[in-house]
Amino acid sequence: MRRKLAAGNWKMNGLRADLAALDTLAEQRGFDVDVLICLPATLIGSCAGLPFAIGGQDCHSATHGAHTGDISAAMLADIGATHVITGHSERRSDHHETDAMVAAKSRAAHEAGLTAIICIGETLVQRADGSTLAVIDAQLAGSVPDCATADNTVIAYEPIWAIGTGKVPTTEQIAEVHAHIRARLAARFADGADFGILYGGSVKAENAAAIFAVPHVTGALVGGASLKPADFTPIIAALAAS
Ligand SMILES: O=C(CO)COP(=O)(O)O
Repeated sequence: MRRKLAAGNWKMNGLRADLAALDTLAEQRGFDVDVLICLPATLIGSCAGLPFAIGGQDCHSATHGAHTGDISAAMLADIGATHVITGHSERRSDHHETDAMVAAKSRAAHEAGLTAIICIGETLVQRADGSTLAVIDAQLAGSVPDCATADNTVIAYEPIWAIGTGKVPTTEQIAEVHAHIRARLAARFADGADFGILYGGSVKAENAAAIFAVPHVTGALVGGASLKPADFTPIIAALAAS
């Protein structure tokens, strides 16, 4: 099993002045889990020397070229990132990213030496009509490239209806999806039993311990609660204690 991973996703938040929060987070560390902060690309280069990993939030599928405004995986690696989020639901919806595009971005991440955190998850409508596991199957099949291994890929299950809403699935619902993802990975990849599988969506200090007790949950991808050390540190501590 991979080491546990507490990953923060700052989304489109943070100016250089806000990096002081990372120094505070660093002071409070000492937990035996991996900590990763996925920052806006503008801030990644300013984070050398901090005692945790830094990641991007997206990359282009091409290595270089005429793609105004985009960033390649190699560029992220060049400024010190070790991870990149691919297929976040906000990019799937805001930028019409398809599973095939997510797979191509994840492959580009691997080729640049980055770990891809590939996001999947159902909408509330899909949850309500009983198609959650079918959606997960389609996203896993379409978004996770064949070159994925437990060393270069982490799956993040983020139910879209739980992101930024304060609504969290029951632990039974998380358990069902995580066990399903584990089984699908084990069937497809030689080291599928070893992939990290994160949960994301309204993770807070108050619910973290219950979520981390769910089988096959190896960590969290945390949005809003990763912005302040006072909110993120207890989540890291809960993961370390799980
Ligand atoms: O989208 C998320 C992380 O990628 C989750 O965001 P929140 O933790 O703010 O719900």
